[in-house]
Amino acid sequence: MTSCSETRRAEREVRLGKLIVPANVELQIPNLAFHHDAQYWGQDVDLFKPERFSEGVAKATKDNIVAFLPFGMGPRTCVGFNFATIEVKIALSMILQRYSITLSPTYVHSPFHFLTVRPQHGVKVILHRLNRKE
Ligand code: HEM
Repeated sequence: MTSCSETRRAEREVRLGKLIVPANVELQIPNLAFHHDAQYWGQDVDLFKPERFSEGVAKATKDNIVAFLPFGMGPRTCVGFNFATIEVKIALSMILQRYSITLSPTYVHSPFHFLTVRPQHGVKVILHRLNRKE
């Protein structure tokens, strides 16, 4: 279950910083918005820069644990977190052992928001088989 925001309902009146949230009020926590907040990520926030995470999430977020919540947080955090992360790592490492990847000249850069940020026309790539002994 991937989402662009988490929902939480206040069981009782709580104070959140300067805000008083009355009981039963539902809060939408827009992780897609703060994942794109230059205050946390810098002016190049909209660039695809996976190397931001090369030294781990804590370094990328300057130890701000709520700046990056792709799987939510707290008791209702995503139950598929470990499964999804390991699955992607295994799939990518299997592909990268066999192929190198370059972007197709027909790729059109057009990120758009639909639940998550995604490439509007897909990501067309060219796979180059690596010479390796099985
Ligand atoms: C990249 C993959 C995934 C992402 C980004 C993702 C993200 C999320 C997020 C943001 C939430 C809400 C957490 C919260 O409210 O704090 C959630 C909940 C949940 N996810 Fe995922 N998810 C992923 C994959 C999976 C997979 C593979 C499974 C099942 C095998 C799964 C099962 C669930 C379930 C059952 C919940 C509800 C947990 C609850 O309400 O207690 N998710 N996920």
